[in-house]
Amino acid sequence: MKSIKIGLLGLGNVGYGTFSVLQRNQEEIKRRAGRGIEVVAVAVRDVARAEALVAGACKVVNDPAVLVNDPEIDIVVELIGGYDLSKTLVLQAIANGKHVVTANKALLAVHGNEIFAAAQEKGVMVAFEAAVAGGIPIIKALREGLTANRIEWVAGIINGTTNFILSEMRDKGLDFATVLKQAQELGYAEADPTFDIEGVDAAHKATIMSAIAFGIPVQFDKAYVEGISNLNAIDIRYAEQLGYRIKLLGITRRATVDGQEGIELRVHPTLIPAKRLIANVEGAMNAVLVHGDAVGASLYSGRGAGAEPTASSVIADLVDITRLATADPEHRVPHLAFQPNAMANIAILPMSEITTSYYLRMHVADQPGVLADLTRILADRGISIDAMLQKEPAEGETHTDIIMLTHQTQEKNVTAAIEKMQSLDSVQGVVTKIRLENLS
Ligand SMILES: NC(=O)C1=CN([C@@H]2O[C@H](COP(=O)(O)OP(=O)(O)OC[C@H]3O[C@@H](n4cnc5c(N)ncnc54)[C@H](O)[C@@H]3O)[C@@H](O)[C@H]2O)C=CC1
Ligand SMILES: N[C@@H](CC=O)C(=O)O
Repeated sequence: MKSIKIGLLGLGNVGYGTFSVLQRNQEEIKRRAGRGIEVVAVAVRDVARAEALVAGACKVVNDPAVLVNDPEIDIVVELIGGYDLSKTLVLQAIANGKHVVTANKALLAVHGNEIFAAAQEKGVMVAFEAAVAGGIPIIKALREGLTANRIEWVAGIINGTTNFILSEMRDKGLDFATVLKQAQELGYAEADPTFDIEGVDAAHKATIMSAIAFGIPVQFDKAYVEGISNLNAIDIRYAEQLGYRIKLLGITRRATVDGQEGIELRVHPTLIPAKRLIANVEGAMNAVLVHGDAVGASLYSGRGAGAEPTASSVIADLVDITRLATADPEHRVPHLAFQPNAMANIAILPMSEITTSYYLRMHVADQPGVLADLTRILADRGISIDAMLQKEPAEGETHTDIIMLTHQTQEKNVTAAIEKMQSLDSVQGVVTKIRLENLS
């Protein structure tokens, strides 16, 4: 059977990783796919550099639209990134009846509903395993492996760059800027690394997982996004003393508030018990914990960023499409796991309505009655304390840190308690709040 023809848009970290692995493992891949998978052309900004990389194995062009409109190409692989050009190219490829593979989580989290609708209409596939958690087949697991379950929640370390930064800072005492530069050199970071650091990339991925887990449209605009740039080294140390690690987690969960079903969708630094497997996932590794009603908890971990781990997922999609290309569209797995006419309209909850536990750090005057005032403020709002750490004031200091871990409560209660605490004369500066998940 003649090989399936690929047009590769982008030959950067992931693009070149995909090209290399396809070449290196071509026989193994062909045995699985049933036909060869051949890159016939790549589109890049720097043609000379790409020509040196592909060494005559395929055509190199500067204009990606040429590939999207090339009748010889069966599958367009979008590895350029960004929202605008990539959206135009993907929609044009679909309109031309081509299948699409993309690693672009930003594109799908923001424009996924339109793209999947267009693909459904045209009867083509848009595959995106590489868009979430790099080399971990989490899309496959959620869409197919766990299909019997009513999924309750998904929580994951889904950004390799920030996990690498947090691990290196903690283990090697390196500063933020040095570690970020390393992550960029290793090909982990986004073109704009603020997407990594400020939690946007993780929120793109959490948005996609939320859609697949619960059968709802992608709704990135409703996600709560908080990165690691305001995380203080002292909180990482105090968390360790209390038996926790701090990770940037993407969380999406079913919840019921006042009898109404809702979905939590949030990314923020999170304390996790140090004894949990996921708390020990370090460096650019990712891990996703899924809780289904039948299976219970299952954990998926592996390399979440970098050229070849991501290429592994891109190629898995290419093999899937190659196998399914001749199947009737209704025999394929729906893009968002649920049939398009069975999608649910469950609201994403505002942060004030989410329920979790909290780490609170107060810098307070070392005087009688302060602790009583703080605990009363919490009790008045129905918040109970799970653990506490009180530090000795440093030599010559009049103030010291008190750290409290709360039991679960709604975010609005904690916000109100913090506002009251900060109005006390004995509390200096702002109260630090970090959310805590037991993940059990
Ligand atoms: N780097 C990683 O570890 C991962 C990246 N991704 C996603 O994969 C995609 C690609 O990421 P990287 O390979 O890291 O990016 P990159 O910056 O290394 O590569 C981008 C490629 O696109 C080409 N390109 C950009 N604009 C173009 C234009 N207007 N015309 C022609 N070519 C153009 C560039 O020449 C380059 O070859 C992004 O959507 C990213 O979010 C997903 C998972 C992991
Ligand atoms: N920048 C991303 C790349 C993979 O998605 C990350 O660091 O995880």
